[in-house]
Amino acid sequence: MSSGTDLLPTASGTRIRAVLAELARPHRPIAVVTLVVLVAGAAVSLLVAPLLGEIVDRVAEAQGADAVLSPVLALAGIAVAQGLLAALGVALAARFCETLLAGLRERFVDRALHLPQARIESAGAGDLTSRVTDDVSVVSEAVREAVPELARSALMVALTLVGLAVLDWRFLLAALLAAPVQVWTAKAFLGRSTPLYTAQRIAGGAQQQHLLDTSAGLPTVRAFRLHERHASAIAERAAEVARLAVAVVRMHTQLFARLNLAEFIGLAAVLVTGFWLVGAGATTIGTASAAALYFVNLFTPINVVLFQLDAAQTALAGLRRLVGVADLDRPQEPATPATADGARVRVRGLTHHYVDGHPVLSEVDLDVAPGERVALVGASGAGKSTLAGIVAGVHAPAAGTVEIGGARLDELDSEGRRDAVALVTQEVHVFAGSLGADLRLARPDASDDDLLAALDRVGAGSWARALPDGLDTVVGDGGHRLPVVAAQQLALARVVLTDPRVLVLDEATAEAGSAGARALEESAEAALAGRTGLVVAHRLTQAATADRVVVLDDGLVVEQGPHDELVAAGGRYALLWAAWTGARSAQPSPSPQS
Ligand SMILES: Nc1ncnc2c1ncn2[C@@H]1O[C@H](COP(=O)(O)OP(=O)(O)OP(=O)(O)O)[C@@H](O)[C@H]1O
Repeated sequence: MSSGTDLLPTASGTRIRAVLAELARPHRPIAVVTLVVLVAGAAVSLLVAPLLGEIVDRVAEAQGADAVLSPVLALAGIAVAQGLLAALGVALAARFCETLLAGLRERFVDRALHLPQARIESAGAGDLTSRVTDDVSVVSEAVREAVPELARSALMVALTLVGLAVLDWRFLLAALLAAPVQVWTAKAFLGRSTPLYTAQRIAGGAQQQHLLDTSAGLPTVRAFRLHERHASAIAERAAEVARLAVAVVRMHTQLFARLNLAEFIGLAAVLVTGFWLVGAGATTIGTASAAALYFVNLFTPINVVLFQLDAAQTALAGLRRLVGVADLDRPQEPATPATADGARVRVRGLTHHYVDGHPVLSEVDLDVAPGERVALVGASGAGKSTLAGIVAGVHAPAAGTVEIGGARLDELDSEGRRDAVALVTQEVHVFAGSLGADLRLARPDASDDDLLAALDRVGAGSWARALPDGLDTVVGDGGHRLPVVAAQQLALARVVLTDPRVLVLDEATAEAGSAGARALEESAEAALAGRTGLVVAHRLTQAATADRVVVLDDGLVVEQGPHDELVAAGGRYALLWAAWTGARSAQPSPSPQS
């Protein structure tokens, strides 16, 4: 099994930019419109300060009330325009980002589905799952809120600085005196906030888990008089949660104190510059007021940038992990794919290991004639499932070849492979949706009659017709729950619809009770009819009815031949058969390997 240390890749900043640029290319028009609206919104809001300055000048020059009417009306118009443009800009930015994210998710799923199973296992399935769940939700949240706000506020800051420079370059210089304190504040905050928030989340989760454990295990706690130990463990965790909450509040207080200091320095510098310039006759009181207002207007967007940078930083970590997978190369289809002709299976020199130095299959050769039914038997861990998975193309072998109909499996394209071989294991999945849609995954153009015929063939027609809405009945998660036997029959009906030449069954009948197992054996027989079959036989009745039995032991083929011959030969298979039949007479449905 996996050690979980060989995690899936994470992307560098350059790759993230490249992948996002590629995904954004088809949506360039909406990106341009978004940028124009955001810039227009920010630019319109910049008109407020000079207009207020104008009012100040007119009042200072003691012009009448009529003189200020036009700037006041203009201010009202600007307020409306600014509100509309800001709302439209943020909505457009969110839509653009959502489109990008949807593209990224599609690409991620595509690459994840093409990852070799061994690669997923070596990373640990949790790595992929957490990327699809946690990372996607963190990035989606940022895309919905942080990114549009961040873009708008960053634009506001940039344009306001330009506005200050347009009023007088000395105002800009004065305002920039606040920058070092702001940069220092941002660095200190971003360095501390992410680890602190993470620790807070972990501590909260641990506290909740402990509370749940204690309440679920209350009888045990009482029985062993563990009250005090549990209470003190909960108190410890609660204290940790409280300590972290205080630390977060302290961090925020410090942040605001430093930001206030920066605001004080900047505003003081702009006002002093204003006094000096007005005194020197270089500017008017109105312009100096506009400069001060510009600077005050910077407070909010700078705070937004700081807070959203924090969210954006967390989202970036998620994005690295999403793009890491989305940026993987898609397995290439062979340039000139081989064509399988017939249903003969030929395995040569097959060697496989999951962990270096621990071979699971060693130099296995196997021939299965077209239409022949071969049962794979052997003790637990002998390598049966591994061999079945490799013949079905699920695992790539470390060495050796598998040919179907004279074509090497790795030289067939995906369609060729689908026509050549299918695998049904006990872990069948009923996809959420209608029964018909679930079956059409195997053959999208199948008519309802085709679907019913496939279900009839595997003995599932009667229950399928009895469903409340027949083929339209919603099955899977949240729908009509299918029992194990029905779910397996559904998988076998999909095989009938795909119609591969070779069918590999791995424990397809092992999970059902004995009556269910018999029904499934019949379904499996029906699905196997007319195909070459390789069946991992946990129930040796399946081996007894096969054309040939292949016995695996520790990754080696140690015996093969028809059931009767092997039983008569008194070798390895005869022992397994004796154990199976002996155990069956003692117990109704044992496993032969147990
Ligand atoms: N994904 C994996 N990672 C690491 N080792 C594995 C993996 N799958 C199987 N193995 C190991 O490979 C060996 C062969 O396993 P395999 O499942 O092929 O045997 P099997 O004959 O089908 O056994 P069973 O009847 O118990 O299913 C076993 O030792 C097993 O522990």
